[in-house]
Amino acid sequence: MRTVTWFRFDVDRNTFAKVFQFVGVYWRKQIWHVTFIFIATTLAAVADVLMPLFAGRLVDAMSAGAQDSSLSYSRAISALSVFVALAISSLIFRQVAFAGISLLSLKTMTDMASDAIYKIQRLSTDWHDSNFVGSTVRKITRAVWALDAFGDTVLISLFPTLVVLVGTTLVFGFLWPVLGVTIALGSALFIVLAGWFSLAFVAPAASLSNAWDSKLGGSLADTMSCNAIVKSFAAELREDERLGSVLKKWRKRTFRTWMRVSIAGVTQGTALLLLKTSVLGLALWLWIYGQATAGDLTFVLAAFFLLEGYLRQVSRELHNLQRTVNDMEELAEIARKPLGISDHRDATEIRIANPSIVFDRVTFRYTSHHEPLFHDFSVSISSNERIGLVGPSGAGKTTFIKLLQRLYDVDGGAILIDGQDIAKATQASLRQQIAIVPQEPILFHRSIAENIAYARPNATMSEIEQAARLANAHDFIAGLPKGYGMVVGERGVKLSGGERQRVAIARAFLANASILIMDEATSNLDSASELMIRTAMDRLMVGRTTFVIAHRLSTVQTLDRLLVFDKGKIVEEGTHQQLIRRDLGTYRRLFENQAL
Ligand SMILES: Nc1ncnc2c1ncn2[C@@H]1O[C@H](COP(=O)(O)OP(=O)(O)OP(=O)(O)O)[C@@H](O)[C@H]1O
Repeated sequence: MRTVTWFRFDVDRNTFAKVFQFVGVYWRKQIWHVTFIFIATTLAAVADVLMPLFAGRLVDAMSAGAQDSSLSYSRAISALSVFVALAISSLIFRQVAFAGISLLSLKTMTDMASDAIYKIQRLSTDWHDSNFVGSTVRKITRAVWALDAFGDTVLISLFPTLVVLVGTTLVFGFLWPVLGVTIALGSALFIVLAGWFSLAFVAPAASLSNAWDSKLGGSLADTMSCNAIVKSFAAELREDERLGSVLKKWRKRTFRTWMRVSIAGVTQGTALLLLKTSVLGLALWLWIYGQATAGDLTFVLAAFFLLEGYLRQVSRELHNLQRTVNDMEELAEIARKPLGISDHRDATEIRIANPSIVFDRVTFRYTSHHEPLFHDFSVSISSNERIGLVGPSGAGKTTFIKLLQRLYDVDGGAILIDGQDIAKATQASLRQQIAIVPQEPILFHRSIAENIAYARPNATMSEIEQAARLANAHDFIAGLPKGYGMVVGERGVKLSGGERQRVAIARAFLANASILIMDEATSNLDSASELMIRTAMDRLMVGRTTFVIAHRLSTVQTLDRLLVFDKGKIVEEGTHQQLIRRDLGTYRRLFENQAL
């Protein structure tokens, strides 16, 4: 049976607290700005509250005109002058507040965007592995624009409404207590009703539709970034259907939210009508029994219409507030996330004279796994040794390298480089000592020169060229239409696989790090490219402690030592020649399988 979820008022009060706290951080930094806007909006609202009073006086002066025309004229003129002065002041203060809020919004929006980028870049590899790029981009942009709307809602809508409400109630209460009490109670009830509808009725539904909106962004980015694969499998239709099903769910959730908004609107409109009828009825009753003049009636009408305008706005603004809070909640959640890997409080820069490496009884488990991949894992690597990491898929070779880079913290034991525990070193200093040529080099959508210089941004053009020559990349770069200035396309798609790899090798040359990691750099290439890459790699390895992860065992035969991994353990080690002679050895089996 289908579950009806229309009346599940499970609002998460924490969401509001979390988001207000989140925004508070940015507003506190601009406290003078915020105070200035508060003052300007208060003054504009006070002017609004006083205007109906003088409209009433104008009518009274005019109706008394028949008896004493000269006195009435001067009273009417002065009431009109004050009325116009108040109207102009309200306009000016409101404009001043608008200018203030524009500046405040732009400042806080840029701060929030920079903080988000800062945080997300530093979140753990695990977090990045589990989150879609597209969704994250949606979360940031949605939250940044929501902050703008949040400022408008709170500072120039809800706050002035409160001032008008209190002001009008006080003025009414002073003149006719019964009207003052009716307005105060009626408005308070209305605000509670509007608040409840927005926060408890609409907000949970909006939260869910936003989650689907983020999923939609993630699915779109996933499909687009894998477009080459989609094409190669002629899977456009399949992807259309997949996106279609996400869109369907998004549409369903969003429709539910919009319907709730509409129900809330109708109920609040009815409540406002009831309040209006009571106030106007009371005013008429006061007039019938001679308790109020025609001017008083004008005042009541004008003041109530003013208040009604603001109250109508309250329900709309509370809805906006709920929407902006929902739009910011996902980013607020990210902001509260602890960094996966953070520098130790007393972390120092790692200094490496002899890049020897020791894994000392290391235990490590991926959080999504029950069992640790490495348990009491130990190995020592001498300075400048060239190590080949081999073994079946999923054996733990890449994880071994990730631990060395400290992309994950170990659960037990320690990893030492030149005798220093990497957990106590700053991450930046550690990673500067490790150059990587990845399996599938990813390049930025920037020029080739910028991509090579990524390892050392202040490198001169001749240093960049020298690195490219060492990487056997200079000739192909020089032959490109714009040479080193050519922009390589998203992730480097405008270059071939072999060219991308040589750019990555040039980048590693420029990094001049004492530890080098090469992840299967020669797979899937033609023999000419492979030869160029292999000679460049041999050059790059000189004088560095090197790890080569290779499945193609032909690439690791000349290395000093091979570590054979299986299920998170080193099951064999030695040179190619030593390992190949072991009967029934894992390496020999792998080698024979490949030779076949
Ligand atoms: N981010 C991750 N989260 C959870 N488990 C992971 C993650 N990365 C790898 N694993 C798991 O850890 C194990 C070792 O993976 P790893 O990538 O280190 O193997 P590998 O030897 O490099 O394999 P390959 O040669 O296929 O690249 C595998 O079971 C893999 O599924």
